[in-house]
Amino acid sequence: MYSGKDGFTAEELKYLQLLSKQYKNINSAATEVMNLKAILNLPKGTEHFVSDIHGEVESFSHVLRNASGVIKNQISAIFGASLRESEKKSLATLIYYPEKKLEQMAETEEDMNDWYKITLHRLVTICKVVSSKYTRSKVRKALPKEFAYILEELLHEDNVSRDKEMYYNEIISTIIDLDQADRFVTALCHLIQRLAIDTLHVIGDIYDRGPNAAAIMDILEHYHSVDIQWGNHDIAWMGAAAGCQALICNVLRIQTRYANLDTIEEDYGINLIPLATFAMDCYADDPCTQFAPKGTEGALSDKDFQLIAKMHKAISILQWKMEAQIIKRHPEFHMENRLLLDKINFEKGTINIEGVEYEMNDMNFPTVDPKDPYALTEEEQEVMDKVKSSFVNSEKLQEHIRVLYSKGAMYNIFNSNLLFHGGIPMNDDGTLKTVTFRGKRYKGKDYLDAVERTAREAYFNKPHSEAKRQCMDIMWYLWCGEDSPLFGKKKMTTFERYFIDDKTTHKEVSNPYYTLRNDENICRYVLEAFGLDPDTSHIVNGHVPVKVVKGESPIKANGKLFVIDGGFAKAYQKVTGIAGYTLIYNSHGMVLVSHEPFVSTEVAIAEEKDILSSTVALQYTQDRIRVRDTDIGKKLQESIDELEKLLYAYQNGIIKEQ
Ligand SMILES: O=P(O)(O)OC[C@H]1O[C@](O)(COP(=O)(O)O)[C@@H](O)[C@@H]1O
Ligand SMILES: [Mn+2]
Repeated sequence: MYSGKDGFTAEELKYLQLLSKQYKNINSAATEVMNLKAILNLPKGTEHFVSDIHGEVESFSHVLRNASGVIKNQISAIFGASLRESEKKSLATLIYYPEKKLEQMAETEEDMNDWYKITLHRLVTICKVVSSKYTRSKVRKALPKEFAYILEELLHEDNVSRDKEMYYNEIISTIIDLDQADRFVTALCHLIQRLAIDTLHVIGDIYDRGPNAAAIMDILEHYHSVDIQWGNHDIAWMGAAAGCQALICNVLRIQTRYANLDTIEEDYGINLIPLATFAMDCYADDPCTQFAPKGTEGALSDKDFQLIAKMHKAISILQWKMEAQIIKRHPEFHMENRLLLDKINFEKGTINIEGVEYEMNDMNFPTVDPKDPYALTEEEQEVMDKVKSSFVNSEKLQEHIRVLYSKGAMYNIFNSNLLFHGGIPMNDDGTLKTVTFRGKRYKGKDYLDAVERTAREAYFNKPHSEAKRQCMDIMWYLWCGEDSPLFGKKKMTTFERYFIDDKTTHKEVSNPYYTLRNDENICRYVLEAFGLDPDTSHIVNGHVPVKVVKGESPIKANGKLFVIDGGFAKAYQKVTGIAGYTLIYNSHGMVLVSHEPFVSTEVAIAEEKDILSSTVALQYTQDRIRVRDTDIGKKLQESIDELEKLLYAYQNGIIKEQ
């Protein structure tokens, strides 16, 4: 309680006068203090961390539904040995997929009314437990409108008196009698999913490789509480949506590489006919072998397969041409070593890269003039103009990109954890690297802040302005530049991966950060550079797949850093050996969860699978972590301090009640 011993400064008094407009008298200020203090004592909400989703909406949606095991654990904790394992599994599957599970039950269950009664009781019990972490007002806001009143009655029903029990049973019977049970069960299941996770953190790379990034963005757009740390693939899409042509080409190249044209054409309504007609014409007799789409086994007709390969090659060549324009405009990027079309020896069929001559595996370049290799042909220019116009005018794409901007950032500090996708540029000696960016020198946090402002300018600055164009060029740098915190490798060897068989040329050397971060002291230093307490904080990264098959661990630096890119992307599951990591941070501590490959939603329901292969407790506390220990708690405590001053001012005649 405020003692008033030092008196108030003029500024404090001014602030208290303002506060007294909101809390007009002693009673209202005191009530608010009591409410806030009650919140401080609630257990900390559960945070859920995911990363590198790469378009895999089904696995992602499954992980959201089962809250990485949180729901299953609640069921076990609540029902323990009073339910069979199979019943617990069924209940869990119902909560994850209520609509589909209800259909299945209707076909197999003989006494549906009895089943509804038992199930509704069980669901209400779970709902009571998961909502007990929140204030009534927060739970009220989460309730589905149509059942809000009944749900509130049921949730706050304590069953102590006989009358109440009757009342409770009556509500449930009425729901069943009125044929509302399916709707009610579904609403309860969604509510449990919703309350199981307080906040979701997405550590980047929502886009590319997998088939359904747009559906993931739809989910994120409507999720109750989410923050996103941009990945290099997200930045590429953001730059493309802003109108950066080199990034439009990159995005289209990757979509054709993984045969994900539905995202472009159907979800975003981008017209690919100009590219398709151009590619068919230009590469009519070229099998475009190096450009065969990946992961399509049996899914494409021969004709489509051929067409996509041709489009893939056409857009790749266009990409290198557009990139050359940026590289030449920006000597400060130091990316001249990525100018490769002019290093091809068209007579010998070789290429000279950094003094070494390599055999090219494909020499059909009908649009490349050896004398002026980066010039666009008339047709290429036309394709470029048309696809650019489609990108900047796609309403749905622009809507999703705005979500990335409003919910996203370069990094996030949340409850003492530092979240970012890639790395912080460092020198070999473990110090933060000073980077010259837009003419100024930055390192660490300041560098990331400057990068973030630029990423926002690229999209929001005045159309056609020079500043916007500069920033769009930088977006391309952020996608693949050496000092990009999102990429962080010496070079992106895309050209070499297509045209040179010699794998030594494919190597992409990472910034020292990616090895230095194994060292606890380095992580402590980075955390301090972001103003965090190294004793209690952690770093969470994505971006680099953890090679579990080779014995690599996602837990680094003595538990100071976690890398949770476990391979949602199917194409990377061979490398990682699992199907993704997620992290849960609840009031008991942090838990790392690894996931088995997700076959399909149908199988998940039919086999009632959770797809969690193992959980590793990272840090468990004896005492539950309360809201008071979190960032929100600190803010609430500040409000309490202010209100206590106001109370003192009222009680001591300094401010009068209104
Ligand atoms: O395996 P793909 O799809 O060909 O992509 C390889 C490219 O992706 C990158 O790894 C970047 O993507 P990530 O951010 O997912 O790692 C490049 O460094 C590399 O050249
Ligand atoms: Mn990445």
